[in-house]
Order: sequence, then structure tokens, then C-alpha cells
Amino acid sequence: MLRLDALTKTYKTGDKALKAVTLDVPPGQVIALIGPSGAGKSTLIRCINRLVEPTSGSVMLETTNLTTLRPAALRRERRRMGMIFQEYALVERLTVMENVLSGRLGYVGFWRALTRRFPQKDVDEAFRLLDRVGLLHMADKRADQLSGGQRQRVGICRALIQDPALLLVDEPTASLDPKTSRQIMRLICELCAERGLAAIINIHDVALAQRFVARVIGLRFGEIVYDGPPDGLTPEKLTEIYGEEDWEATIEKVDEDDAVEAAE
Ligand SMILES: Nc1ncnc2c1ncn2[C@@H]1O[C@H](COP(=O)(O)OP(=O)(O)OP(=O)(O)O)[C@@H](O)[C@H]1O
Repeated sequence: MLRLDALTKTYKTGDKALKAVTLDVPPGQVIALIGPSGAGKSTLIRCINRLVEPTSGSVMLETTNLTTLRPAALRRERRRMGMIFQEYALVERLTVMENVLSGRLGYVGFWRALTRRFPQKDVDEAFRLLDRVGLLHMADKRADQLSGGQRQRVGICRALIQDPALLLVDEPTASLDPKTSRQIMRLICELCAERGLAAIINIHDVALAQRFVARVIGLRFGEIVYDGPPDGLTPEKLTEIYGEEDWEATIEKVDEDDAVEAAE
């Protein structure tokens, strides 16, 4: 459903953030993107919806080449790509419900958006989504009254109400504690499975990636150096991706997490 072909990004500073990355994402597949700081993970995610303009190569979303679209057509295609951010990107002074409905701004007309009069079906869907993520009782609360985990749930609802074909998720748990991180990763993966939604999740926590997804992509210096199942991430592979470190500890941590999870 998504194909990146020789996708390259060289920033004006000369940084080669992506070097001819080629990647196929089948419908409904959830991918974790791992790699050290500066490997190009955020750049890859942002080149897909062109928040960052690729230097060369192509991004095909189903039959549409996103890299050649003009602004109006790009705006339409962006509706099909929900984005979830590390810092949630909520409007603090708006309510939870208003933040979720803002995911529909790409669909409703200008005047409706200005007066925030959304169609009833959008409001109904927002209630359904909030119920699904356990935040129905918070619908009227202002975003600035929520915890980090609750904010991210609102961010997830806002992305899903777009009715996307693909989720682009940039460090969804980087600002959260370990238990909340696990809950958020599980929620994202469950929702993708329920909706048959494909996702690319940029996540720096290897143990979390290994725990929740079936396919992991390892990036290093803008190139894919691993593409496979989580249990193929041996200490040697992780060293290849990240450089020297004691990976036995990370891999064991997954087992420990299982025990913690079972106890919770
Ligand atoms: N706006 C920019 N201008 C110039 N160089 C940039 C810009 N954004 C990123 N880079 C460079 O591109 C490379 C990849 O950065 P990117 O943020 O994509 O990596 P990352 O894997 O997401 O890292 P992190 O995990 O630290 O967020 C780095 O060398 C970075 O310095």
C-alpha cells in the first residue's frame, strides 16, 4: 500500500539524512523504525507526507505518487495519512473533543472549520473513538488538564478520525513513563489491527519495538541495515545498527517486561 523507492534526503546543510531508501509496506502492516539518534528516522517519516521535501526518489501511496503532487492534491492525500507526534501537538486551550474533531479539518468546509460546526457524524465518531481509548468521560476537559498518556490517546483519536489509510507515528512514547509507554504502544497496535491500518512507528526503545510489532526496520546513517522480525535482532545485529553496547541487557529486558505486564 506504500512503496518508497530510492528515497533520498540531503538537507541544505549537506547532511545526507536518507540514502536511497527502498521499502514496501503491505496493507495492514505495522512497522517499527529503530536506529540511533541522527539515523534519519524522523526524516523518513516526514518525507512520506512531505512535511520534509525529499531530494529524490518516490513515495507511492497505493497508486498515487506523493512526491510529484501539487499543494492542493497533496493536502487531499495527507488526509489519508494520520500522524501521531511525540509532543502530542494538541491545542492546549481547546477541549479533548475539539482536539479530536480538529482531525476532520481537512474534510469540512472553511466556514464550518472556522465556526467549529462539525457534522453530527463526525461528532458521533469522535465519541466512539474517545470511548475506545477510555477517555469518554474526559470529552469536555481542556487538553492542558490531561496527563501525558491521556494526551497521546487524544492524539491517536485525532489521527484516526481522519479515517487514514496509513498512520505515521513519530516517537509516540518518548515523553511517557515505561508503563504508559507500553499501554500506548499496545493501543496503537490494537487499533491498527482492528482497522486493518498500516503504520510506521519511529521508536527509540528497542524492547518496546520488539514486543509489539512483527517487522522491524533498522536505520543507520540513512540506510536500512535491518529489515526483519523482532527475534532476528540479535546482539550482533543491534551492534550493527547502534554501535557497541551491552545488548544482552536490552533483550533480557523484554522478558522482564513480560513478567511485569503479566503482574499488572
Ligand atoms: N532541518 C534539518 N536541517 C539540517 N539537517 C537536519 C535537519 N533535520 C535533521 N537533520 C539531520 O539529518 C540527519 C537525520 O536526522 P533525523 O532527525 O531524521 O534522525 P532521527 O533518527 O530521527 O534522530 P532522533 O532519534 O535523534 O530524532 C541528522 O544528521 C540530522 O542532523
